[in-house]
Amino acid sequence: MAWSYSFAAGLPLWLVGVAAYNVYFHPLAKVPGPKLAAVTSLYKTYFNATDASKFYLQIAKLHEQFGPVVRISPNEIHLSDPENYDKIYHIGTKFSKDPIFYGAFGYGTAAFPTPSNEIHRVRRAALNPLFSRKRVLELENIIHDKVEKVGRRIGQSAMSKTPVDLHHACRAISVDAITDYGFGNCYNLLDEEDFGIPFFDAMRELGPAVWFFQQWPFLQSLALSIPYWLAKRLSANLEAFMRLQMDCKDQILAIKEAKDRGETPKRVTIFSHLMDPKAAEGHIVPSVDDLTDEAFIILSAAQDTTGNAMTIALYETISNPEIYAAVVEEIKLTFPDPNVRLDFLTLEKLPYLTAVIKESLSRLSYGVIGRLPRVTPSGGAEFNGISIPAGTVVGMSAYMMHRDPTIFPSPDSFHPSRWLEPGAARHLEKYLVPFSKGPRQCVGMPLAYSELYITIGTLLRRYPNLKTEKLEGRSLEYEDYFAPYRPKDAKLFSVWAESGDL
Ligand code: HEM
Repeated sequence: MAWSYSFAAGLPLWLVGVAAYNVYFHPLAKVPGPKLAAVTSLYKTYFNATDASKFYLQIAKLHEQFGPVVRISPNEIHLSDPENYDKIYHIGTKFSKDPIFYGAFGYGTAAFPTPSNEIHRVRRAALNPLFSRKRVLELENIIHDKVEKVGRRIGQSAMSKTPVDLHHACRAISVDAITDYGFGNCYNLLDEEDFGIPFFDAMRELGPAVWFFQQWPFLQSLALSIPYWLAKRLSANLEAFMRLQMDCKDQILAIKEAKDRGETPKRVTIFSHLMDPKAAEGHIVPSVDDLTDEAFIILSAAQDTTGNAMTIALYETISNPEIYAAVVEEIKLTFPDPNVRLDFLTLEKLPYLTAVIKESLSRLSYGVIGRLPRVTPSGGAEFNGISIPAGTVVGMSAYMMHRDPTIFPSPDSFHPSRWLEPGAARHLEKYLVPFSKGPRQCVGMPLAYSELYITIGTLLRRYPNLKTEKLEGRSLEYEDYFAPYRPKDAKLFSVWAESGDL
């Protein structure tokens, strides 16, 4: 028993010792920030757990109080000065992904969470050809087919006088496009009456867990070992989430079995490609479980990011008559017939539509709203005159970049016109980072642009007089689950056409 008394007496002393070291003697001791954040990483988890995953807002407040370099955890700093972005996120960077932060998304052999840049390079090389601009142009019809379904639903809304939930419709376009693209087996959420809300609720279920997995990684192993029968009893959403994962695995198995039977797929999909040992130099065909992880990550990465950007672009345009009229006028001049397919290559040349898309990506949708933490390489680094040692985790976010009023004045307002003057646009482009930059930049960027142009162009050309209700307060807030989500009780963005408009 004596050892347990010594332990009980020693533990508080040890904790006080660690806290004192972190605050006064740690190599980051001189970096400004709240004392509590210097003492414990629970500071981050506290804000994510108690304030509906809004630590990103607390970080913004800390920058107002402490300046451009802030210590947000014993070994992590956050930067707000936009000039620092290119020092971390650039081709050839030595900064690597933080294994603790990204480990919460699972490791396996998926490209996204891989900490090492060298290993990532091989994994990414296998993915690149499937997401290239050439490939996206070849498969453009997949997106047109999805957007047509939403167009038809809006047409029906005029007859039935029922508004169409365009937020979930946009997210469903992304899911249906990527499952068609990736598996060759579309989820067809656009055919569901509610555009697949249970699917999105299940994906959201994983969100808050990620912050806990980062704080206590053993919880992740525990959660992953929960059998399906128990998940069913614990929560309907957890069950739905597990079913999603099982479905991803079934899709991968189906592709593998067809390959093993020697069948040639009608077209090469992401996963039939990844099962090919010649997919890239050094590529090792991942196991079925690892491919399932990759599938799940790609599915998660594709849906909210693109869905949010489309939602913002459509909401801000439809609720602002001047912007609406200007963009419709421009598209009409190029496509006088509203019923032809509006091709991506022509759409992306339209300056006002491009300005609307850049504005929706540059602010108000953000892509990934929170920080992208990287580990400082050997030799350390210096930011705004503050030196930090190798091994320090450092992060920046699109949220802070796109809301810097010295670059984007009135960051809460939607002003496509700021992108119209070529000189000004070139300057803004430097700070436009929804897809991040460097070797870990979004691989789905060409697909996302194609979805954005085709969806926004087609729906606005077809329906130049849609009506919507103004959204305010909580309905415009985001919760951070790596990708931003609207609060569960947010009022959704819905539109309706009037019969005279058809
Ligand atoms: C507007 C739409 C999108 C935005 C704003 C966006 C944003 C981002 C960002 C910021 C990253 C870097 C994350 C990090 O450094 O940790 C990323 C990575 C990634 N995104 Fe996207 N994304 C979008 C659409 C898509 C789509 C449609 C796909 C479809 C496949 C996709 C798949 C991925 C993947 C697989 C990665 C990991 C890439 C790697 O590590 O090599 N994203 N995305």
